[in-house]
Amino acid sequence: MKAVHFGAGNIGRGFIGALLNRAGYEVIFADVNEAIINELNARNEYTVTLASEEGGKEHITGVRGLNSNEDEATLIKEIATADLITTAVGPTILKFIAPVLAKGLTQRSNDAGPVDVVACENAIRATSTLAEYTKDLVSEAEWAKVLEKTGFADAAVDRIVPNQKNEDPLAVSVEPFFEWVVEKPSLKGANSSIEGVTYVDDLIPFIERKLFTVNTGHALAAYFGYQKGLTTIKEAMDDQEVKQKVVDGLNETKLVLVKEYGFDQSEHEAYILKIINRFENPYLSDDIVRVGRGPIRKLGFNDRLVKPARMLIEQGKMPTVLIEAIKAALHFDVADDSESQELQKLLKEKGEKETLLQVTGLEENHPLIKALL
Ligand SMILES: NC(=O)c1ccc[n+]([C@@H]2O[C@H](COP(=O)([O-])OP(=O)(O)OC[C@H]3O[C@@H](n4cnc5c(N)ncnc54)[C@H](O)[C@@H]3O)[C@@H](O)[C@H]2O)c1
Ligand SMILES: O=P(O)(O)OC[C@@H](O)[C@@H](O)[C@H](O)[C@H](O)CO
Repeated sequence: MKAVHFGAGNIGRGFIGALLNRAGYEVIFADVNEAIINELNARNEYTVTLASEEGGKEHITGVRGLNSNEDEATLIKEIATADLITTAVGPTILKFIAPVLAKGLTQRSNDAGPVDVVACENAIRATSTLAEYTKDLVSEAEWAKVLEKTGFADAAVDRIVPNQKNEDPLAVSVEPFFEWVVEKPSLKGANSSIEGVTYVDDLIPFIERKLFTVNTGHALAAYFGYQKGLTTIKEAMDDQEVKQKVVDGLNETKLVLVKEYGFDQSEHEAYILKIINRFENPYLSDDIVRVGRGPIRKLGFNDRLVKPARMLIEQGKMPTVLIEAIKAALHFDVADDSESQELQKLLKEKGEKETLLQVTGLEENHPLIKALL
């Protein structure tokens, strides 16, 4: 079994590539980062270290890399013969990988077996989004042929992998916890029994539970921590005011998740506690600037702050912490985060109201906009 994985970054090397390698797949990383690709091809291996008291290392061997900018022809051939294609590049990058994916999928020979595409991004139905981008690049007849043998399965992935500060550019330190949930009915290839993957019939409850608990909680810690001039998520969680806001905010999203999807309340409370513990992991140093990155994406209509706030309002309850967090996110101003710079420019040029309307996609008379203003 051969897997082509787009994105040899934190989650690509630290989770998806490592899990597939352990499950017996030949893993080929495709990335635009030349230094990482060269290093992968020079060594064909790297080490994953578990950030915990016990530590523990996993040696990933037999992997290789492809520069997706410079070696497109080879990448197309690998996609055309792959059994599984995964991504962990960021939701805003999916449109840039769609062209090579379209070429690879349309060049699969009639004898090639089925293949599955699984986007492992923090967004609701990211694989379906990638499928739409890909569909737009081919003819109707080509797309019908692609769909005969290609499964596009949505997924949720959970493992905290901070930006790496190791001397070894391939080494990656990860938290011990991991969860990869894949929507099984959409698979067409032989990828429905990968060890370590949880298969479900309907992904939506799982991706929303993950996004609106792990990622909402993370965003609260990051944006409130940033307001206080803190640097890491651990520092933010050590600040009792910030921690209390994270807890209160997750109690707001709990109301939404329990009502909408029927999760058991006490099981959900245990899930929240476990996540808070994960944020407090003393063996992990995760920068607030990483967790808060891309504030325009994070303020989107269906993302971790605005969607649960909207859903709570639909239940007749006004959120308080989520509203404070949306305001804090607006002022996340980090020099090397291009979205945060774009957001600050928007705020200066258009003011708070127009900026909020633009980035959240909410109507002017939405109660959330009124409350925010
Ligand atoms: N790090 C985490 O804790 C974590 C956990 C769960 C999910 N995720 C999700 O995984 C995705 C990746 O996050 P990350 O933390 O690994 O980011 P990252 O920046 O470490 O990795 C992204 C990689 O994608 C590569 N890339 C960018 N454009 C590309 C292109 N056109 N073609 C191929 N590769 C390209 C980058 O060079 C980089 O190596 C995001 O959607 C994120 O939300 C991250
Ligand atoms: O990757 P983002 O930018 O969507 O969100 C930042 C973090 O919350 C995220 O990467 C978490 O570490 C991860 O989702 C944990 O599973």
